[in-house]
Amino acid sequence: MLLCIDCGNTNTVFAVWDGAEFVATFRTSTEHQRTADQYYVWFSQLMEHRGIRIDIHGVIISSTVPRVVFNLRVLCDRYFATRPLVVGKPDCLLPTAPRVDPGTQVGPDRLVNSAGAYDRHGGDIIVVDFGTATTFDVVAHDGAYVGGVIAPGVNLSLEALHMAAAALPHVDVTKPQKVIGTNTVACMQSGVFWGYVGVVQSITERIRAEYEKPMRVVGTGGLAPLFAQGDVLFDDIEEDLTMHGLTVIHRYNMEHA
Ligand SMILES: Nc1ncnc2c1ncn2[C@@H]1O[C@H](COP(=O)(O)OP(=O)(O)O)[C@@H](O)[C@H]1O
Ligand SMILES: CC(C)(COP(=O)(O)O)[C@@H](O)C(=O)NCCC(=O)O
Ligand SMILES: [K+]
Repeated sequence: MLLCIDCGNTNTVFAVWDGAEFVATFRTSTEHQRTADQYYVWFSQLMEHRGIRIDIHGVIISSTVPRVVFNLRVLCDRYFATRPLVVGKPDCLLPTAPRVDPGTQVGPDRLVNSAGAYDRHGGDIIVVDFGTATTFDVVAHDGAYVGGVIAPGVNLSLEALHMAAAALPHVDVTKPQKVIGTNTVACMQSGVFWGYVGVVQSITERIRAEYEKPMRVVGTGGLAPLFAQGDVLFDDIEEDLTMHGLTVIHRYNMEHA
């Protein structure tokens, strides 16, 4: 079994594969204080609940939070007797090296999304990932990550409105019935929903103009289907793109190690 771990700034997702077959996925909040023992109690209980015997032989990790990697390494060593591949570390090979400014640290999630999108669609792609940040990753004809855009995340924007303005409540993101809100919550939801539809439209359009070649747009992250209700923003929506990218990079390393 292969365990793929995707740590974002908000959530950490574990996904288990048996060969090419998907077995299970579990989500928890990202907390750097969580110890290896805590991870294992959580993971093993959920696996037991599903009636799946734990038989992990390989682990690959992508983490946008560097501090959590230490305890995940301990988890792999102590409970799975395996050394994990950590995307972005020198000993983890990438199918195609990124082409960015020298010395730039690309978020590992963006490298993983690029590998996953290239494997499924070939190159010339924009991946839009609605995470803590909303990222746009440009994947060239040969699968290389060649740059992109980082915008504030949807929930971050809503949270910022609530934190900074005394009279604005916490609201959940949803598609409002009308653009013109007739109460505070509806006004905020309209601003965030239509604002982000506009962000995605405008940024993908400008990337396409600058790139000067036709490009597909793939949306990922839990909020992609919601925003797709606002307008035609994506050619494809693939919620499992990051996990697929992790399996692609793992396979590449097994074949080229
Ligand atoms: N299906 C969903 N519906 C509503 N909100 C979601 C959904 N999936 C994720 N979110 C929210 O989007 C934010 C980013 O989520 P996530 O993709 O887990 O971020 P990250 O990968 O940066 O940790 C979180 O605040 C989360 O609560
Ligand atoms: C932009 C990000 C914060 C997005 O992370 P996430 O929303 O998945 O937690 C992450 O990819 C990151 O820390 N990137 C480093 C800078 C870069 O990619 O250029
Ligand atoms: K992410």
